[in-house]
Amino acid sequence: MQTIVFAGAGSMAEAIIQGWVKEGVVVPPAIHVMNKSNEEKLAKLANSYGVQVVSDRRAILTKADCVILAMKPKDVMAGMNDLAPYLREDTAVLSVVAGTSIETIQSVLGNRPVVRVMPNTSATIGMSASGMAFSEEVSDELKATFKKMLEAIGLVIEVKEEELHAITALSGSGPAYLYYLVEAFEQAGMKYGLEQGTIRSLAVQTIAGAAEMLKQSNEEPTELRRKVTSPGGTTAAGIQALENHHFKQAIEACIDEATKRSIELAAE
Ligand SMILES: NC(=O)C1=CN([C@@H]2O[C@H](COP(=O)(O)OP(=O)(O)OC[C@H]3O[C@@H](n4cnc5c(N)ncnc54)[C@H](O)[C@@H]3O)[C@@H](O)[C@H]2O)C=CC1
Ligand SMILES: O=C(O)[C@@H]1CCC=N1
Repeated sequence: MQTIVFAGAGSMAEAIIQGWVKEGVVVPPAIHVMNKSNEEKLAKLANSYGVQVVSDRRAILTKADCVILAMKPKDVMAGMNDLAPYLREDTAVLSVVAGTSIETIQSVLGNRPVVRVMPNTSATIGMSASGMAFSEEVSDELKATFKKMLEAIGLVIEVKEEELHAITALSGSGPAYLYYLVEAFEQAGMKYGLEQGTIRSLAVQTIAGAAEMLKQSNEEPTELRRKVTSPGGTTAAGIQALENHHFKQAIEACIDEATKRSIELAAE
């Protein structure tokens, strides 16, 4: 693609740009960024990655091959209304906005090719876990292009659009739950006199090691857990405490509430 315009250049846009530039999937001169406010952020993106700051919206938007919606859900309707007059019929839209449906996007921007993607902030280091869903206007060739662009920021799985609500809850928000887990490990470990830095290093390596075991061993999580759990040992005592505190129900409630919020955002 020759001309890609980010409408909204915040944390998610930066994570994607960083992944693309590092992997060489999209060259910096092809990437144009604009914001409602925050000129400073635009200058930072231009300095760090060599992307172009949009000064003449009409000139850039009328030649855009793809516009990326990367503003907050509350700003997306106004944002799309600003873009609508300038887009060509064949300009594709890629949206990372949580909740906003393909139908809503097409109701404002017309029946053009739309891909909805739910990445996560690990895109910054090429480790996103992203779900993506296409509108029927997206050709096989364009699908392949988008897939390649999204693989540059991590794993990508094509799903049905309605599944994106639960995916937003699981992997879109997912990094935050794991950071919260590390916060909880630190809080609990410090009670026993351990240094916060020591706990951080051990917790991070434990999570990374367990993730790699899940990837590399081909074993079920239940089996991997069994191998850690000696009868009458420490792990059994810890897992029992998690069960007593309804760990699985807490996780279920977390995913339920986040999914519900994604559905609400779609309706707002
Ligand atoms: N942060 C995350 O972990 C993830 C975020 N998302 C989605 O990505 C989207 C962006 O999130 P963040 O990057 O975290 O937000 P952010 O607040 O960092 O950036 C949004 C940017 O959009 C700009 N903006 C607002 N209205 C605009 C308009 N009309 N035209 C052009 N620019 C406009 C703002 O000035 C701001 O710089 C959200 O819709 C969110 O649902 C998706 C997956 C993960
Ligand atoms: O919290 C949010 O609404 C966004 C969507 C997924 C991650 N952050």
